[in-house]
Amino acid sequence: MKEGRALPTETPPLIEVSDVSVRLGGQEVLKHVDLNIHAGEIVTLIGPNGAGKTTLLRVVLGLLNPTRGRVMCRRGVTFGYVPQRFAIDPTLPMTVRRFLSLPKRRSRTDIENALEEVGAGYTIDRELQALSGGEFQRVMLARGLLRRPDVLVLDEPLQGVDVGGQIALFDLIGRLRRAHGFAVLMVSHDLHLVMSSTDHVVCLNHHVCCHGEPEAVSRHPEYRELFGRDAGRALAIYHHAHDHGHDAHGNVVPLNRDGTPQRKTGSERE
Ligand SMILES: Nc1ncnc2c1ncn2[C@@H]1O[C@H](COP(=O)(O)OP(=O)(O)OP(=O)(O)O)[C@@H](O)[C@H]1O
Repeated sequence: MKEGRALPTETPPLIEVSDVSVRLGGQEVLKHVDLNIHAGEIVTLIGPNGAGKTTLLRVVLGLLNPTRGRVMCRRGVTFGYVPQRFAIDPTLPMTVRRFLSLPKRRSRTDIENALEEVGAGYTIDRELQALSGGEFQRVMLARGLLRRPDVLVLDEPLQGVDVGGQIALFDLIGRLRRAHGFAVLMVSHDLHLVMSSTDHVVCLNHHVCCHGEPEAVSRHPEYRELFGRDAGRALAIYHHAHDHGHDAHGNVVPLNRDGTPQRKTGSERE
C-alpha cells in the first residue's frame, strides 16, 4: 500500500505549525510542537489517549488558538474535516442526502458523485441512523470531499469499522489522495495500517516524541517505549529487504550492525 514516492519537501509547506503550545484546563496539552504538511502527502499523528492529537488537529483547523506559537497556512487553503465525534440527534430523521446538504446546499449530482467516489452511492436516500459504522465513515469522507479540500483532516477515521473494512478504508483514502492531490492529516491508532500507508508519521505525547518516515519512527526508542517493543513489528508484514535506513527526516543513512540507522536524528523535542 505504501507508494514509496519522494516526499515533496522541497516545496514550501501548505501548513506550517511552529512552536505551538496549548494549555487547557490548567494542563499543558501541547508543548512546543512543530509540524509541516506538504501538498499531497499523508501525515498521521499517533500517540496514547489524551496525548493532544485532536487538540493539534483543532489548532491546525483554526478552531482553537494556541497559547504560544503560530500556524501558517498557504493563502486560500481549504480543509475537509471528519471529526472524531459527530453528535446527531437520534430523534431527528435525516437522510444521507440531506445531511450532505448541510450546512451548504449541494446538488444531488454533486452528492451522488461524492458518494460514488467513496463506494457509498447506494446510501443516498437512507436514514443516517440506519447506516453501519463503516458506511457512516464513508459518508463522512464524502462530506469532506464535497468541500474540495487542499487538506483532508481525519480524526480516527477507522472507528466503528471492522478489520477488513479498515484496510479498504485506508486504501480508499490513498486512492482519493492520488485522484484529488490533496494532503491528508489524520489521527489513527492502528499502527499496522499507519505504518504501511503513511508518508510521514508524527508520534505525539504532548510534545513531538519523534517523526519521520514510518521506518525511522518504528525504530525510535520513544516510539517503542510508548507502544511497546512489539510495535516495531507493525512494519514487519510489509517489510522488504532494505540495505539502508532513514533518519527521522526521511534521509537515507547506512545501518548499524543491529539494524538501526547510523546517524542520530535531530528531530526529538523535549
Ligand atoms: N476543552 C478542554 N478543556 C480542558 N481540557 C481539555 C479540553 N479539550 C481537551 N482537553 C484535555 O486535553 C488532553 C488532550 O486531549 P485530546 O482530545 O487532544 O487527546 P487525544 O490525543 O486526541 O486523545 P484520544 O486518543 O483519547 O482521542 C486530554 O487530557 C483532555 O482531557
